[in-house]
Amino acid sequence: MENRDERLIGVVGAGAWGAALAQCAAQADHPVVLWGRDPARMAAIAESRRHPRLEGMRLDRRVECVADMAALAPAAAVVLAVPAQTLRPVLAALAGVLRPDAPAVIAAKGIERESAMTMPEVVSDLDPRRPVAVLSGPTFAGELARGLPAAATLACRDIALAEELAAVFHGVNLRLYASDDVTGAALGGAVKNVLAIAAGAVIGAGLGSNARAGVIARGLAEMTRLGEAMGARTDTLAGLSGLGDLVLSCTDSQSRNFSFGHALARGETPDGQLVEGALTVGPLLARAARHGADMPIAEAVDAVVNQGAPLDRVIARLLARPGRRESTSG
Ligand SMILES: NC(=O)C1=CN([C@@H]2O[C@H](COP(=O)(O)OP(=O)(O)OC[C@H]3O[C@@H](n4cnc5c(N)ncnc54)[C@H](OP(=O)(O)O)[C@@H]3O)[C@@H](O)[C@H]2O)C=CC1
Ligand SMILES: O=C(CO)COP(=O)(O)O
Repeated sequence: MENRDERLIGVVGAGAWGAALAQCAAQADHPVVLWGRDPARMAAIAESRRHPRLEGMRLDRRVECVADMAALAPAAAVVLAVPAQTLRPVLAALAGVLRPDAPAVIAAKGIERESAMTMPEVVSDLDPRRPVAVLSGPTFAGELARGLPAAATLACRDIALAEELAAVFHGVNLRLYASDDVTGAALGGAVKNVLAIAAGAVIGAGLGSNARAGVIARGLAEMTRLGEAMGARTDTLAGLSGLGDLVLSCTDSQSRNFSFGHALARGETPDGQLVEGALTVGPLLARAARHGADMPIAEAVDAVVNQGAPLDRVIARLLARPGRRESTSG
């Protein structure tokens, strides 16, 4: 970062997204420490400069691969790129390791199961004084790692810090837009994963593109309803981290959430990859209930994923809902 002593960026979580973001920061000429929990795997990545989930990427020499958290201690900012449900224990394990002034840049998308907290709320709950930012948007790690162009949101309540952090990852193929709406940026990514499961199920069940477009538009209405109740801004939800990511994940089988919904609808066994939406839908609905926000598509996903309800019955129930005026509030 330009006006700090050190430019070192820490990345916690060496899966597809952590490694792709480490590469972006390195290409923007930052030294990077990429931490993963498995020493043998980190040694293999360090040696080969290849990541098993990012075909075609040669890891920049400025990325140091480590399995010892102590190496993150001098980092000026730390990206949290572990699965959402593991963010709290991983951050707790970093207590006393990270610089207290190092902003946490959250790259995970989800809502915590036990607490129904968003990711920034989890970080602030554990570490109230740490500056919190969210990096979120329509960004498949594989495409970014191949050098294809993408745009996303970097949100932090302190807009000057948001701009400073955006510059860390902003490079030849990643364009980041600064925002001060942390709640909106975090919520968009969490909700879109749930809606992508619905879109995948719609396509898997052969219900067609009209139905999927209906899921996207009415899903955005659900996201906006809850977002407004939580203090997010509508323009954030209509932007890259909301609508942008929703469209991406509902229309491309690269999305694990979409593929999971697709497999469910076809009676196939999902491939075992991380499906954040399946883990988030329960706490999302708990949070929506707390804010009085109606989310019928998310409820349908919960019924199929968590309660074993038959898809055709859930869809029939959705379609039989009484007619209403088109608005996000109803
Ligand atoms: N992939 C993408 O395109 C994007 C992903 N994201 C978000 O980023 C987050 C991570 O996803 P992604 O990188 O794709 O997932 P991956 O499955 O590729 O990687 C997850 C990584 O987290 C590690 N991990 C899991 N549990 C723990 C734990 N308790 N402690 C430490 N490390 C752990 C895994 O290690 P191990 O292999 O040892 O299990 C693995 O390296 C998700 O919230 C996702 O929604 C956001 C934008 C784009
Ligand atoms: O968040 C993502 C793209 O923006 C990745 O989506 P999936 O987790 O559904 O693969």
